[in-house]
Amino acid sequence: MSATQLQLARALALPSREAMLNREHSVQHFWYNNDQLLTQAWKEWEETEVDTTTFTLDDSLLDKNLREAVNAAWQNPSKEHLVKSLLEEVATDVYQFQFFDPERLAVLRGYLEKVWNANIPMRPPYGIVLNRRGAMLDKRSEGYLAAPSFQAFYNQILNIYMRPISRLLFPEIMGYDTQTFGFSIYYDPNTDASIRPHTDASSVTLNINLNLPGEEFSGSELDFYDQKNGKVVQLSFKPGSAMIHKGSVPHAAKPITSGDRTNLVLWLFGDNGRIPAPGSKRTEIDPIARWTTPKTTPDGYAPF
Ligand SMILES: O=C(O)CCC(=O)C(=O)O
Ligand SMILES: [Fe+2]
Repeated sequence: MSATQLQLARALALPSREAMLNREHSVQHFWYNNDQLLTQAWKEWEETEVDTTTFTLDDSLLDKNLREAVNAAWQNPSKEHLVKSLLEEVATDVYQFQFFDPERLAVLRGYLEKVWNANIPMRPPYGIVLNRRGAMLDKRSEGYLAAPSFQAFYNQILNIYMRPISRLLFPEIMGYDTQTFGFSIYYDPNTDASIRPHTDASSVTLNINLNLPGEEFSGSELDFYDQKNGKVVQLSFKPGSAMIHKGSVPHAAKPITSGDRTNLVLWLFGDNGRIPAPGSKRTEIDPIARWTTPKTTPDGYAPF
């Protein structure tokens, strides 16, 4: 009997962490050459090892107020103020809001726990540092988490929630929001603890916390450097809470000193990685144009 794609994927020898940190060519080749195999393996894994009736990933996991306001705006864009009223501006071009229902987050975390334990090679994000327990989430990234129910959920979050919210807050990103990118990150004091100050190569970044109620941590605040007044605003995540910001706002994650923190980080940018020019004018756009999904096809460009 021939081996299944899932068995073959599980038998692959993952490149060493050192090779990944050194960005060796062999590492790129590994993910590129095995992209198809890994995609098939995730499909097979979900079909054979996940009871998708107990892990239904859909917008019932989201905060009810957010879900209702966003659905109302899709029905009738003149109701988009209902969405805006849920978003709190905490620094220039930085907003905070409740994304997931903390009580429902266990469904997603249970699913991700199975993902980590699936024993299928996963490509860790290497944006600024190599994050050990993270995963690449977008189809453009070889070695991404290709499990179909996760992919449907990921695309729903980006297309139904993130893009119109981004356009509502930052209208100048319209057109620089056709392409998607995403990864998960995990911090604990002993492995990956912090990220130094940087900007993202995105038009907009949505950063959502996945900690469950009671999964406490200390430290791990995000510092945002307000360009307008020179002040640093320090923010902390609560279970299921999110921050959305222009990619151009400098930020850093302070060291985590106890507990752990799991987040989803989602990016929008234009075709071939284009982002708005610095200081581009915030022109108003028609709400009807805002609540749409671009017809462009995904390009293959990946920032890392
Ligand atoms: O620690 C975080 O939640 C933010 C991470 C971040 O800024 C990044 O991955 O670019
Ligand atoms: Fe960042």
